Amino acid sequence: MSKTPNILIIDDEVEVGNFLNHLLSSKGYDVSVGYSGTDCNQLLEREHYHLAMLDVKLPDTSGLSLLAKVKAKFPLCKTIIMTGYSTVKTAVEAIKLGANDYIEKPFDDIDQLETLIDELLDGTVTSEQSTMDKLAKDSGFMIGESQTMKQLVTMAYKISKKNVNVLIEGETGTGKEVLAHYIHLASKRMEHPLIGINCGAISEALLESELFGHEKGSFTGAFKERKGVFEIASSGTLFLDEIGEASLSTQVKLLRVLETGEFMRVGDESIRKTNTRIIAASHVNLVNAVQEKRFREDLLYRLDVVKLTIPPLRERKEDLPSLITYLLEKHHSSLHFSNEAMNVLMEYDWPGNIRELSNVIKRAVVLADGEVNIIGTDYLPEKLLSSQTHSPPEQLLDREESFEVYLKRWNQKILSLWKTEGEVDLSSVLIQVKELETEVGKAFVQRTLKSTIGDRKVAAERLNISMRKLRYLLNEKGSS
Ligand SMILES: Nc1ncnc2c1ncn2[C@@H]1O[C@H](COP(=O)(O)OP(=O)(O)OP(=O)(O)O)[C@@H](O)[C@H]1O
Repeated sequence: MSKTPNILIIDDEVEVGNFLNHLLSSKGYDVSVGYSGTDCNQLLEREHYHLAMLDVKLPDTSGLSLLAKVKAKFPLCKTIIMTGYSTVKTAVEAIKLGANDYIEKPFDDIDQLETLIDELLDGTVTSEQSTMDKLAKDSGFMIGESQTMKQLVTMAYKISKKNVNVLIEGETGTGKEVLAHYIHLASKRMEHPLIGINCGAISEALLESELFGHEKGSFTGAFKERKGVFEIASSGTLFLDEIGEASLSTQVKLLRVLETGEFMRVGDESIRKTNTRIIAASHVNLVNAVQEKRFREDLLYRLDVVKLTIPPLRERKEDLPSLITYLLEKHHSSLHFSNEAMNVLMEYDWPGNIRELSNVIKRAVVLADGEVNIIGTDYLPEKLLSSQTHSPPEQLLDREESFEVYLKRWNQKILSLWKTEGEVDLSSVLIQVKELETEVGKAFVQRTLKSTIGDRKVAAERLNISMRKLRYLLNEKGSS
């Protein structure tokens, strides 16, 4: 940049304006300071700015509306939103609206602030892109081609360095855990542990002991004292999977840690401190759970400072080809799919999302390896093919009907193999038997869920199985 960059600062706190003016002028930048929306409007008429630093909350307007004005007048102008703790959510919103970054006041790391400003003005954003790509590779997160995923990952990268909690929502198998791994690797906590806990998979008592630790003798089986993950991951990241399934009593304890950073081990009265960062995930919509009184509103407020929603695979089919290539490589295969097989993969709805895709690819690779170079439709599971055969009327078929079709076809296929006099590949038959088991389990669960209007607990009771088993049957865990 040949001309000295102009920086615009708008903040109603005079000291903030003075401080930044002093800091940035001494670095050789031209600085203009205003204290309100009116000042900002006037200054925007006078100069051409390269960087604008805008306070979120101003007496006569909001930083978000100033952001829109700055961007409309100077599309290339870089923008930083300045926020206090109570307005971090708005600052995150500003990033979604195109702000380059946000900083929290009071500024506790001036070096970092200077680096951010220098980098934005130098245009070193391209190196940021390559860092983002490298991190995605290292964490096993395939971004894909869709704009939604690109924006989601950019957002995840930007907030990874901040000390804010993150909530990741998305259907089962969409990659919430992999995204949490990505955020941890991109954060300043990467040298410290990332620990994951599934809040729905264990009993309330065990979950509390896992989270907070326990003292010797605090319950039957507590033979010695044990640290909980809030202690172990104190400098790292805690991934709380299926947070919506934590009991209301555990939610109260979690809220306390989030508000104060304090907790107590089970069976101990002494207060301990933690500095862990929480990334929570849920496949259910927590806003609905709050309305249904199953989830505390105040806890949700603390958790979703940044909310990242991963769209289901069926809504971003343009990502399928790169995901398929990635997963073939992951399963060490140099095979590829025939055009016909690709069409089937593209047509299918992927209710189990990337986990299901990964399983289908793994299965095809195992079956096709050593037999063919190009994977044809024969190596795809029946459910994908039957969903094709019946489309478009498939959309009209409800799940129960398609399950009956599936059963009939499965039966016919095995009977015809049985009647074959020639060689039979028994391993492949047995894989199909396993698949049948999965489909039968899933069909019963889905039918029951329909009658309980989605209430998993009641459905599990009616089927006489545990919640864990129910999730397993829905292919939500343990099958990848
Ligand atoms: N973007 C992605 N790139 C590569 N692999 C992915 C991606 N997303 C998901 N996967 C793979 O899909 C499987 C499921 O991912 P993950 O466990 O992160 O999903 P999830 O949303 O946390 O699921 P659940 O809600 O059931 O816990 C894993 O094997 C993971 O490696």
